[in-house]
Amino acid sequence: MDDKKLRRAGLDYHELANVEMHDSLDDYLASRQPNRVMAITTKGRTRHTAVEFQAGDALIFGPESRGLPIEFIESLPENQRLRIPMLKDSRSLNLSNSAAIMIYEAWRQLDFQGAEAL
Ligand SMILES: C[S@@+](CC[C@H](N)C(=O)[O-])C[C@H]1O[C@@H](n2cnc3c(N)ncnc32)[C@H](O)[C@@H]1O
Repeated sequence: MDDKKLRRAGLDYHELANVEMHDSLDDYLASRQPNRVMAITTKGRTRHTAVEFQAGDALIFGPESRGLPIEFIESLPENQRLRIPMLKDSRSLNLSNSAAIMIYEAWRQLDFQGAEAL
């Protein structure tokens, strides 16, 4: 996180992000105790727009290389395993695009709380 290249890629917006580091997913869940946990996964069968997001929900993404651990995905009910629709033969989107799509959908449902007035 201190890498110069990473900081440069964040441009001026780096300062606006509230970044926390946790040793593991379990540590994160134990210390933050989110309202509800949503696995964002290509293995989901619930469309990402089919859920009513609530403030305090946690959206959990997997790493580019291997996705989320299957045990974690299967520990959640079907309606908390969310998949973003893709074209038929696509295997997955990249992580940053998935994060942008999910965060915008959740924020849209919460009426863009905290955004500039339009
Ligand atoms: C490059 S993908 C990982 C690929 C891995 N083979 C898989 O299928 O999960 C990185 C992360 O982006 C998210 N992701 C990518 N495409 C997605 C989709 N269509 N629906 C939901 N999440 C997706 C997931 O969180 C995934 O773990």
